[in-house]
Amino acid sequence: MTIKLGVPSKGRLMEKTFDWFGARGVTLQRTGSEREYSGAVTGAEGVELVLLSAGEIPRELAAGRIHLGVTGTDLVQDKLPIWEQQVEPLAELGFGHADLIIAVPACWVDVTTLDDLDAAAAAFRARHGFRLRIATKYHRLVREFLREVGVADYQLVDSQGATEGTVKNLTAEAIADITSTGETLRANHLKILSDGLVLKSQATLFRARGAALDPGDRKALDGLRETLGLGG
Ligand SMILES: Nc1ncnc2c1ncn2[C@@H]1O[C@H](COP(=O)(O)OP(=O)(O)OP(=O)(O)O)[C@@H](O)[C@H]1O
Ligand SMILES: O=P(O)(O)OC[C@H]1O[C@H](OP(=O)(O)OP(=O)(O)O)[C@H](O)[C@@H]1O
Repeated sequence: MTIKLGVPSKGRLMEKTFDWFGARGVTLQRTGSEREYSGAVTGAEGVELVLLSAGEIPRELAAGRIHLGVTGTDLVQDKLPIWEQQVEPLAELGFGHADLIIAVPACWVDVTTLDDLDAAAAAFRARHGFRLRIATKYHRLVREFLREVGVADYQLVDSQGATEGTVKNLTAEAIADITSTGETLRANHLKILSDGLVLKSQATLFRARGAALDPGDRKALDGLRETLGLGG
């Protein structure tokens, strides 16, 4: 049998994941036409490459449909309610660094902290009759974070992409999203709250704790871990 390794199917995460494995003697390749999502592994026995959306890798790991998967810690922690019981981080890969942050319009001069946001949210509700809207795709992480820091008078609105644009488009007053260089925030006239860091994320190789392993699978998994220098 083979074990399944889930890797992001496109973009920067896919390329850097291929490089990371390649530097350790395991070649991951896309095969077929440019648009075909199939892949091959050389340098490790009994390992099958599965190309998937980065956002779906946590769910596939949790369901045990893949044995190993590379994705951001942000996506694992947001999508899996009891992630530590569902997956084991085997290695931080040293790329895909991004911070999940809360940001508000740069022109809100009186709002620089979460306390200020809390006050602004109460004032907003009194004035407009509905709760201040925070756009995000990280629903669980943002809800937990705001509950812990005591910000209550808000509503989350779902945004699966171009989240920084929601403020300009008047569908949200604030956002919670990933930032790396900060350019997208600046370009959209947003500023990070000084204590608004929710989570620091990077690309990580995870093992599915619940994936079934027959003796052949176990051998393949141990072999791959040894080749990658990750113990057993
Ligand atoms: N600008 C960035 N710099 C570094 N890492 C980033 C950046 N934006 C997102 N990431 C990280 O990349 C990972 C995948 O991000 P994202 O959810 O945007 O996936 P995607 O590329 O849109 O793929 P898909 O929609 O297929 O899931 C996440 O873990 C995220 O933290
Ligand atoms: O701080 P920066 O370097 O500007 O990067 C941050 C941007 O990168 C990601 O978006 P992505 O490019 O994945 O597009 P998306 O909006 O569709 O998620 C993220 O959602 C931010 O929008």
